[in-house]
Amino acid sequence: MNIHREEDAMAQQDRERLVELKNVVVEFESSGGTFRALDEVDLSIWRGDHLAVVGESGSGKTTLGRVLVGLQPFRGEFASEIGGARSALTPARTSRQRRQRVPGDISIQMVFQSSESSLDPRWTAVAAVAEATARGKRPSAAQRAEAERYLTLVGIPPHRHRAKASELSGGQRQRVAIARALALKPDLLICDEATSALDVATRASIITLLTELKHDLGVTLCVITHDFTTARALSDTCIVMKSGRIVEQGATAQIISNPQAEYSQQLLAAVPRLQVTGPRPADEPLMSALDRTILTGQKSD
Ligand SMILES: Nc1ncnc2c1ncn2[C@@H]1O[C@H](COP(=O)(O)OP(=O)(O)OP(=O)(O)O)[C@@H](O)[C@H]1O
Repeated sequence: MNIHREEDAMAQQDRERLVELKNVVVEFESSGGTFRALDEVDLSIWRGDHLAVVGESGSGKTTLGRVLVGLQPFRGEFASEIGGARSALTPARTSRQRRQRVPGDISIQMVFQSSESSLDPRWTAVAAVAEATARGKRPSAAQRAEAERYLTLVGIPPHRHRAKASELSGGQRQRVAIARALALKPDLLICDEATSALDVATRASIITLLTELKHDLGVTLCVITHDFTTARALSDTCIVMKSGRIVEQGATAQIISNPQAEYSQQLLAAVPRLQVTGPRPADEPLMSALDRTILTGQKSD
């Protein structure tokens, strides 16, 4: 654990440590006994970080995201720091408090894999975004206008702002979910497999959008993903999780080029396209070509 840390420590000087987890444990009870989904996780996220959480299915990535956003009870320490004021985020403090924009308190938003569950299909795109800032009240004209600005920012054209969520494509719904999260001006935006349910072209366009947002808006981003392709495209730093534990962390490019933990090596070995450097063979599936484009910066033909 904690490999490639020295240069990270240098880069973190003078930045705000938004969240700090120490010894965080999540356990689930089942008929077979107690299952530990997070096992003594230590993690800091600094303002401006673009962090990826990578691991196989079941490694605890979503559970970690749910702890961060306040949806998952846990044991251990979780502190946030805003404007120099440090406060403990106990499991008892409501997720609503953390997910809303309360002055002086940290705001953490999460975009999930499927926008089906987070967007009411009967709402229009603009209502879905304005509702987030209106906190249950009727949105004001100013809140609706701001919602429209966020929708335009994420690439929803004005003529679609009044379309119902059920009338939008999967990619457009994910854009609305991202606009809704951004409208609350979060200190930290978590995207949990936000592109995995999308087709290859839409997935690439959402990755491009997130890349632009992290640069243009200076969003602190935590991307939860099972694949290094997305991690490489969206993150500078990376943690690799296995069985609820962090087995490696450091600069994403360094982990991809020189993984230290055996598990990271296995994960990367399962991605043969990482080694591909030449032009796409005619029979290579488009998905591999896209992944190669993102990983190597080469244009697909
Ligand atoms: N509410 C729950 N009750 C019991 N077990 C759970 C619960 N939530 C998660 N788990 C278990 O905890 C482990 C970690 O789950 P988690 O969803 O965090 O993994 P993940 O890495 O995000 O996987 P995936 O990529 O498939 O979503 C899994 O074995 C999962 O079955």
